Amino acid sequence: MPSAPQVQEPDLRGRKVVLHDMCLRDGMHAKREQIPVEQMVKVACALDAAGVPLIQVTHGAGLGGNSLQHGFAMASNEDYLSAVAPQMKQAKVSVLLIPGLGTMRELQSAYDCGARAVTVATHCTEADTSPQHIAYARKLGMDTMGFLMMAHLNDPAGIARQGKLMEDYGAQTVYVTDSAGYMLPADVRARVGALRAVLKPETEIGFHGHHNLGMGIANSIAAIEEGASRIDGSVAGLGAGAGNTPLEAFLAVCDRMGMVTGVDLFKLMDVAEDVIVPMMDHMVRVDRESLTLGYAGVYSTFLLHAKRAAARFGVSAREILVELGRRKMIGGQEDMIEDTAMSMAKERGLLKDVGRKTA
Ligand SMILES: C[C@H](O)CC(=O)C(=O)O
Ligand SMILES: [Mn+2]
Repeated sequence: MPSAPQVQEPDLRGRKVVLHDMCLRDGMHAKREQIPVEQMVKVACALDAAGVPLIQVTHGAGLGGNSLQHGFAMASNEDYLSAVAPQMKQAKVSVLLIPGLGTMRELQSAYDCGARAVTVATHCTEADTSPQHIAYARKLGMDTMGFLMMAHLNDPAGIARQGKLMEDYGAQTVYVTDSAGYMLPADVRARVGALRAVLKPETEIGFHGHHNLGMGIANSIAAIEEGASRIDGSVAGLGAGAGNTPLEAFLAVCDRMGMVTGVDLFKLMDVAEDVIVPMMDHMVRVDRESLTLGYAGVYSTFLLHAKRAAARFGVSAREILVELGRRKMIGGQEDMIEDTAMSMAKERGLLKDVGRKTA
């Protein structure tokens, strides 16, 4: 009898992977920016003690994020950073900066408060908004990461061109960012592979996943197979939508596959269970709405905005999200969520008096 074909598992033994935790930045979205300074310090110290090498600490929308559009955190970015950074024994603290929202002055100030790494984030077709911020970060000597958000909205060749621009500006790592948790492993492979083919060998590639389709871990492994060496995730998945790639589960997979992270699995499991889960306002998981984000390709940060708009206008969050996906709304268009919900309610005759009220 012919024997079953042998499937060759990719051998990632010995591969070094840098884990970058997002609980205290992407997790801010899930907490509506309401994490007290003391809790930030507690979480960061626990991650540091577990050996996580890179920990992001910022408002969910990054430097300059405190605003009506993105919500106000309980403390300024400077207060968070200057409380956390001096407590770190081995971890480096990173910040997020979206050019246009965050300024170079804010980057300097984050550096002065102890941040030593920065993720400079642009929409996946707008890398050309980032040269000054990337150059400034390099001048400060920061570990500088370019981050192409909503990467499913650009094809692999486009991502490669955009990533190359970020590398030319000085980025030392370029990320494929699955902001919507929409990608499947083949999508990730194609984009990371296209980047690897054009970037210098010394430029690292990162992958930032959202777990909306439950693909965070599989997608991160696909990214590593294609040459990524930095993986974002958050312990217990605390992040926007269904959360980021759950870091402790991802670490268990890395350990099983023989990859080298320097992070202690059992300690990280304990951080998830004893520190992060108790601080969640809602269970961050794949549910009807977060799954819709992944299915329809919607920016994960829109989840809580859509839920609020649903309560206000009487249209379900799922329908609002599907419509936002159809309109290809991107980060920065948060004000359009209410607008979309209102038009949908109006079309359905749920808002008969809107014209009179606004006249
Ligand atoms: C500002 C966003 O939350 C950045 C991010 O984490 C993503 O696009 O995903
Ligand atoms: Mn994210």
